[in-house]
Amino acid sequence: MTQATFRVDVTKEQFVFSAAHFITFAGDICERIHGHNYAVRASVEGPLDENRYVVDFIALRDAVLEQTTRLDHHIILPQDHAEIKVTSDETETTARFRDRRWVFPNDDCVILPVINTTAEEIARVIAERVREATRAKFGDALTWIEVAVDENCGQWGVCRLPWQNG
Ligand SMILES: Nc1nc2c(c(=O)[nH]1)N=C([C@H](O)[C@H](O)COP(=O)(O)OP(=O)(O)OP(=O)(O)O)CN2
Repeated sequence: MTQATFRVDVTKEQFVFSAAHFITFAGDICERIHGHNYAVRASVEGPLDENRYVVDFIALRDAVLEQTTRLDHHIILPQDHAEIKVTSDETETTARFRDRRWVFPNDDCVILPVINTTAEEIARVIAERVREATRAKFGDALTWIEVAVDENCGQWGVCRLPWQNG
């Protein structure tokens, strides 16, 4: 007999966040700063509970929304890039790449623990944070969480994490 599997997906218009970023690629090419209206989908898989839910849509939705709201209307900067160096003083955050420099008010910045602010890396951070925020509520029976981040109308970076061992 085939074993059924169950998954919950949430993707809401409210998850769209507008943020600026720049990445490096091909070794030493550093993009100009630019923005995206990022879209987000979050999924979790696991057995059905007593409600016949994998998890409550609403709880997952609210946990994702908390993360996307933090990113909305900010510049997203990488904490761990080898060449984009990000430093902050009391008021301003400076990003440097070779002979280029960008200076922002601290409140305008979100510095993420990523090497490059790609859709894949942003998806990973959201997935880790949603997993952490919901673990007590959702329990240990889930198998994985997946977050997908769309940079530009159909260009998705996707990260799937095991629910356990996170
Ligand atoms: N796998 C990935 N590939 C690319 C990523 C990424 O995060 N993951 N990111 C980029 C750049 O950020 C690039 O700026 C993508 O933006 P986009 O607006 O789609 O780039 P275009 O040059 O196509 O812009 P148009 O406005 O559509 O002309 C690249 N790859």
